[in-house]
Amino acid sequence: MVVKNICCLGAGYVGGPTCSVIASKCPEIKVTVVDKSVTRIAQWNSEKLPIYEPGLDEIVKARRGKNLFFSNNIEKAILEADLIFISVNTPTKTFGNGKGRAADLKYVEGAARMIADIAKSNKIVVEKSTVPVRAAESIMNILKANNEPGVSYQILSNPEFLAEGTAIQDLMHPDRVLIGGEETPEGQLAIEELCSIYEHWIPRKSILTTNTWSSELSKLAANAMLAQRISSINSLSAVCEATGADVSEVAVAIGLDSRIGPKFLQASIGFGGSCFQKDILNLVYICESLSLPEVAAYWQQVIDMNEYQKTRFTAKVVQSLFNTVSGKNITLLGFAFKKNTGDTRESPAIHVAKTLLDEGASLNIYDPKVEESQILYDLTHPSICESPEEVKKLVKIYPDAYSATNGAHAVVICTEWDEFVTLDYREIYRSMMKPAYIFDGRKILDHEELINIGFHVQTIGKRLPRPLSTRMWSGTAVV
Ligand SMILES: NC(=O)C1=CN([C@@H]2O[C@H](COP(=O)(O)OP(=O)(O)OC[C@H]3O[C@@H](n4cnc5c(N)ncnc54)[C@H](O)[C@@H]3O)[C@@H](O)[C@H]2O)C=CC1
Ligand SMILES: O=C(O)[C@H]1O[C@H](OP(=O)(O)OP(=O)(O)OC[C@H]2O[C@@H](n3ccc(=O)[nH]c3=O)[C@H](O)[C@@H]2O)[C@H](O)[C@@H](O)[C@@H]1O
Repeated sequence: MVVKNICCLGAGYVGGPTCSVIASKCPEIKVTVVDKSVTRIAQWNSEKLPIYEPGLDEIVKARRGKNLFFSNNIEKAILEADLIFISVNTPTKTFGNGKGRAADLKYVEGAARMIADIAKSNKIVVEKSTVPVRAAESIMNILKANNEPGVSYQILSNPEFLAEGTAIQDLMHPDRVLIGGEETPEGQLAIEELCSIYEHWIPRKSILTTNTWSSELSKLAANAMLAQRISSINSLSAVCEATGADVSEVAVAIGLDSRIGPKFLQASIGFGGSCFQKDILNLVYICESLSLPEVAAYWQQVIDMNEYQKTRFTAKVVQSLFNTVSGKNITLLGFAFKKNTGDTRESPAIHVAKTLLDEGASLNIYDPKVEESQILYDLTHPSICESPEEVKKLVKIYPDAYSATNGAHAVVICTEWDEFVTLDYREIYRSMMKPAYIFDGRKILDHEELINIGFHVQTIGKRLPRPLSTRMWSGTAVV
């Protein structure tokens, strides 16, 4: 079979960009991205796409209506497809057995049941969603138990490694593409079919093929190890603050060791995003289910360290502001979980905002890409607050950094947006209450310059001197 028709179930952060790039690189293949959500599909078909991702608009505009389609007609897309990507969400379970840790596979199962109900011809079904090891077995069981006579399936695992904010770049030039499949002749044939799609733009040597379970586990392992690096450097940031070492200098020094490497050593307010925490919790749950408590505890520590970092940073904000923020105006610059995305899922900014609101602060918030409605939705969620009305009174969203900081007691940098680096901090200082504080949770600002302006500055993993005018003696005092 030569794949001519692809269907993708799930038009989210993975399904949308991945299929747009496939459509752009394989003009002879018809790619249809479907979703249950009518709103989401309408947004994909509009001028304003549902997600912000640099480079995405151009690709979608170039291919939409030619060989790239967004649709709610799931039945038609499944019937037509030779190959189906499952790119649905796999959130952490919020109920029952494994609550708070196991992956909730109801959407994956729902997708498998849809395929089984609708398909009338053979299909290659590709797990793109991040799933627990051996999920492909469950999908196959569902498909086999419900299939039309004569219809057969091959299940492949093809985890996605893109990061938000650089998704298009990551999809165009991936470090590797991973494809896992059955070690049978039919399984190997299906792997070859999927390889031939990626080979339109990715060299064969960058396409790695493995057995299904290795592929599924490698995705969880990659996210766990990336997050582990962040927790490791964040743990060291606490040691730096206690000793006078500078975590950025430590990161450079250790990153130059080619066995360690320089990436993912940026100490921060803590990692966020929809996947690191969920995938590690999933790994922890799998280990516990496999009676491997020591392994489970090892990975759990990556999450615990992240919680510690978020709490430690916010406690520092409150402590520095004379141990009370009640009635004070605090500005959060950035609300997305990282720059170049409008995604706020598990954003550390939510943790900061919640703690400050609990302490009685009023918040001014500005983010270049997060919609006001999203910020208010996140902060009034039942898991965050008991009184949405109270939150709405205490939180104001601003259209730019200058209006957001006007009259504030303190500024907290929650996201490392480039535009925050080049703001006129003299102007901001003039408009703020005094003493004026900046808490740089992303280590992006020129701290020396800010101190010279008059700010009290706190950051992660480095002690900073007080502004000159407040020093009792020269040089060494810390805020
Ligand atoms: N967000 C990211 O950067 C990455 C996510 N992943 C994984 O990819 C998967 C998808 O993640 P996102 O795209 O972020 O999720 P998302 O929540 O943005 O999108 C999932 C979409 O699937 C739709 N859906 C659910 N069941 C469906 C069904 N039966 N038929 C049609 N549509 C259905 C939902 O309506 C939703 O629009 C997850 O397993 C995630 O762990 C992997 C790599 C990167
Ligand atoms: O499975 C997924 O969803 C994806 O998860 C991450 O991608 P993403 O969460 O989009 O973004 P990252 O760049 O990994 O950043 C995650 C969080 O860690 C933080 N981070 C990252 C790097 C660093 O050095 N320090 C640090 O604090 C970021 O600010 C952000 O809050 C992985 O990088 C992707 O490979 C993976 O496909």
